[in-house]
Amino acid sequence: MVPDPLAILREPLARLFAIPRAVTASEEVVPEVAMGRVLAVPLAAWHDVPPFDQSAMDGYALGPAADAAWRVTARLEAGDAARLPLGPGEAARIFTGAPVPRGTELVVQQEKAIVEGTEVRVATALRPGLNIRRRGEDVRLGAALLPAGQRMDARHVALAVASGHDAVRVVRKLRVALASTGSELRRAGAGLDAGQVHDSNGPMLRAMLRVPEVELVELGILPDDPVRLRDALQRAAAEADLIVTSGGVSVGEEDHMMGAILAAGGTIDVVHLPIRPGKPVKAGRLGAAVILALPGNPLAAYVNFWLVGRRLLDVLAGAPPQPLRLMAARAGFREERKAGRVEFAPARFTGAEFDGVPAVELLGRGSSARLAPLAAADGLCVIGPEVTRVEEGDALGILPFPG
Ligand SMILES: Nc1nc2c(c(=O)[nH]1)N[C@H]1C(S)=C(S)[C@@H](COP(=O)(O)OP(=O)(O)OC[C@H]3O[C@@H](n4cnc5c(N)ncnc54)[C@H](O)[C@@H]3O)O[C@H]1N2
Ligand code: MOO
Repeated sequence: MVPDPLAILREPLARLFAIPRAVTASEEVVPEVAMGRVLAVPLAAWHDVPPFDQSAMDGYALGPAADAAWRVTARLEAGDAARLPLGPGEAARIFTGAPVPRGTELVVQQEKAIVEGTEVRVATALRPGLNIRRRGEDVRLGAALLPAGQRMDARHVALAVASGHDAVRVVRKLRVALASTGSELRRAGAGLDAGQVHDSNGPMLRAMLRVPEVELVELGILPDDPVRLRDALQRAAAEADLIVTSGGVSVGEEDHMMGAILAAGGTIDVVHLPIRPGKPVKAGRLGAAVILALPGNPLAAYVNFWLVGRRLLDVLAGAPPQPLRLMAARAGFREERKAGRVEFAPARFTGAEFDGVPAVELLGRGSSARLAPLAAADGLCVIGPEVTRVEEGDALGILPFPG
């Protein structure tokens, strides 16, 4: 049994996820607009599902047996109302989803019915109740369907509508303020002077924040200027639930993020995480807002947002943080490593397998500044902090990218 490579993160992440106070304000939206949103109150069924006894097959609804055959006296399609009950020896031609008339003992599937003119017979005795979907057998009126804190997906939308809801109460959108910091940064497409780079973290994080529960507050690109940073953070804290920044969290004298958070009146509860890349990430509070200050190196910013930022959104909306589900993989490489931190390395499936478990290789070994290996990867390979040597075929975990 391989030790859980993420175990070392349990305590610091629990501390980090304890920072936010969950947003309680809520709004009503139509169920499909609730897709990706978090339920603010539990959802109970407004009516039975199905709402009536219905046929599960195209065939014949049979009334009580009179003799060996039944006489077809009615025809019922889905959407019809079943008005007349079936008496002894009577049958109804019926289609899937149509209501079964009162008096129906069972529905015989048409492939198993012997039909001559208006007469139906069956070859063998059939179980009473066969092929009848009973009213409420899926969901009973009043039954608890989904708890508060449930993130809605297409399945939950369908369940809400089928059980009678035309609106559901969800946590209001989270206001997330986003800033890239660095005097070297220029916006996408701008010409670059000496020493300048394009702000890729901003658009990357915006793309990661383009989710139904988020309303973005743009702070743009901020220079490495402690006073301007402080002022921008203070303004953002007045309107945002979460402030996400990248850059300026390292130890150089041009790294002003820590100082700016403190100068703005904030606290820093987490000053680093035992991860590689992304160790210098900071998390804390500024007024009523949570602040997540990501490192500037693009891979570090990506890993940290994926690991921490995404889950802070869950906690802020009152949902449990989505678990990190590691998929089993085997090393398709060998290397010596420095122990101490969990590594999240861009990795690709090689196509080979060990005992049916897919092998992976690492891409762009070690540089947290590189984007090309990240873009070419299938996921992030997770290597535990105790590992000093990886041999080919060793058991590893991989977090595959969505899609
Ligand atoms: N003396 C030390 N130097 C550094 C350490 C250290 O421990 N001691 N840690 C390194 C590590 S690890 C990281 S990660 C970075 C963290 O740095 P910062 O958060 O202060 O980031 P910056 O210095 O602002 O930028 C780092 C790098 O990333 C580029 N960058 C920044 N923002 C963006 C953006 N929005 N889009 C694209 N690229 C961006 C920036 O130009 C720098 O090249 O510190 C190391 N140094
Ligand atoms: O965050 Mo740095 O990228 O740990 O390497």
